[in-house]
Amino acid sequence: MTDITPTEARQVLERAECVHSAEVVQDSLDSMATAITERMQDANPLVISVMTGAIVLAGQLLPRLHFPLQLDYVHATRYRGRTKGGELYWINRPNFPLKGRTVLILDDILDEGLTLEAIKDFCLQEGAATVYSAVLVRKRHDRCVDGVEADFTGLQVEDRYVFGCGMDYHGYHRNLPAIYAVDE
Ligand SMILES: O=P(O)(O)OC[C@H]1O[C@H](OP(=O)(O)OP(=O)(O)O)[C@H](O)[C@@H]1O
Ligand code: HPA
Repeated sequence: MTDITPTEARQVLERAECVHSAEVVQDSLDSMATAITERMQDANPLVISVMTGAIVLAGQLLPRLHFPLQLDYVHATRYRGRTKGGELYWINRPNFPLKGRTVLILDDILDEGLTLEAIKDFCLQEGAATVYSAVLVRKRHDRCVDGVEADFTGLQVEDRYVFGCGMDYHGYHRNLPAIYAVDE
């Protein structure tokens, strides 16, 4: 999982570009919360956080949602601490029954879309009535799976590897409050 040292992690951060400050991230969370509330406040949603990356989004977005909801998580990864994605590897599926539920999937980033597509398909197969998704970051490029889009998006980033706010660089830097980009 982690194949770089803490010193290398610091060096990567030193040469990275901050593409969205902590203040901008916080403002985007406020806007997402407003949009989600307008759409979902009467839907009794089951929120499903996609671990590990969504942990920061979930922790910062959910306290901004002032309506009844329930929280669950899935653990699925296709980057596995690397900067190139592969097959989706499921570690944990949801604990709540999904039949008839309105689901809101939370993830840190929508990049090539395979993760969101697979988790959304899984929820529908399990009988979810409606599946919404919210991502903190949408990466702009033309490699995304056709038809995959988040219903709620916080921020856009260019086609560069990004980290911070839940997103990792070789397992590091999920804890940074701003979003950084590196060219590789
Ligand atoms: O749109 P995609 O190209 O499928 O990529 C997006 C997914 O990649 C990251 O997860 P990752 O597999 O790195 O696991 P992590 O959540 O543990 O970081 C991120 O958290 C998303 O779930
Ligand atoms: N950064 C971190 N995690 C990711 C990315 C990224 O750019 N793309 C998909 N998962």
